[in-house]
Amino acid sequence: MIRRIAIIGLGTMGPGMAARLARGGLQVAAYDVAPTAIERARSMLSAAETVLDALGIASPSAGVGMVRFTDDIGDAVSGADLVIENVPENISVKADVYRTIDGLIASDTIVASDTSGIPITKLQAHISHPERMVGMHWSNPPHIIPMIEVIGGERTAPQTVATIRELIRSIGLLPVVVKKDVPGFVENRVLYALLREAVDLVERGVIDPEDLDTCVSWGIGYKIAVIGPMALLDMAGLDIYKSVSSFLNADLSNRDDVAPMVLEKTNASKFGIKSGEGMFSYTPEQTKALQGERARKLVAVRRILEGRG
Ligand SMILES: NC(=O)C1=CN([C@@H]2O[C@H](COP(=O)(O)OP(=O)(O)OC[C@H]3O[C@@H](n4cnc5c(N)ncnc54)[C@H](O)[C@@H]3O)[C@@H](O)[C@H]2O)C=CC1
Ligand SMILES: Cc1ncc(C(=O)O)c(C(=O)O)c1O
Repeated sequence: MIRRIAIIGLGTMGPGMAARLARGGLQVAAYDVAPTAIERARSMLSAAETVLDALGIASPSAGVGMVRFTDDIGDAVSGADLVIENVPENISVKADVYRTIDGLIASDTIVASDTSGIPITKLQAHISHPERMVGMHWSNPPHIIPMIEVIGGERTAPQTVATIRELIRSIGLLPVVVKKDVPGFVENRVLYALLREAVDLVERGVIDPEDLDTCVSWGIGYKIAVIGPMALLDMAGLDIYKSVSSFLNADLSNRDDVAPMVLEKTNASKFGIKSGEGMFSYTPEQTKALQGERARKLVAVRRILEGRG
């Protein structure tokens, strides 16, 4: 039974995850190596709590479901039934965390990684109880998106996968078990196929970035929340898919490196919202307004999709 959770890494993903788990009645200890990240996480936690209120996900009764911040990793993981590693997408940074916590956690503590797509089999080589390591891939923003992928590596015990799937289900979220430990799992394989084509179309001047977003959001995006890709094939007709894919697949981007447009921007430290410029530009005021507006719209859409509109 999982009651106490430690979250290691409080950047983009950690605070929303902590807020949502606490609303599920869990005791959460939240740690980051950077004091500034802990400070920022406090206000991100409170913003996430406001959104959870709007989603109608109530606080549990007093005394359960709390988030406690700490700047001591030993304190964070002490007594934890589950540790969720949430540090940057880099095997050596993640391996350092596993080595640090290895001697601090009980042999039956489950260690989950929120990796976007590093195979769990690679990560579990760095921990002394690999049968207790599992992928728990949340989607951004983690307090709003209900689906979480659960991935076992070659050495993960089936019971570890089952425990995490049950935990997710028990707090009202939607676990999806990925049956093979492929890079990117499922969500990011699909997303990155879309992003590769989108970046390629903008880079080749086929469309402007704003129009690309209008096309995808109001075309594919709007309907795909209601009709998933497999159901969409049946709606369009497999005969149509056969005809179009017979000439189109060969023309789609198949580049296997990072697109020059993305390299140019990242080399100039243009990372997007977090640096104020990426594909678009953002002032701090615009960022705040955008985040509020996006949360409001995602909450409204989720309520409708769940039949609670
Ligand atoms: N950003 C996104 O949309 C998503 C990211 N992920 C994955 O989640 C993980 C975390 O991603 P983000 O939150 O975006 O990263 P981030 O870069 O925003 O935050 C990472 C945090 O980890 C901290 N950190 C670094 N080394 C640490 C250590 N040794 N001990 C404790 N804290 C440490 C940093 O100070 C930072 O606050 C990555 O594996 C990423 O691929 C998963 C889903 C979505
Ligand atoms: C661009 C991008 N990359 C990775 C992820 C992830 O799920 O790991 C996301 C996301 O939205 O969650 C993403 O947008």
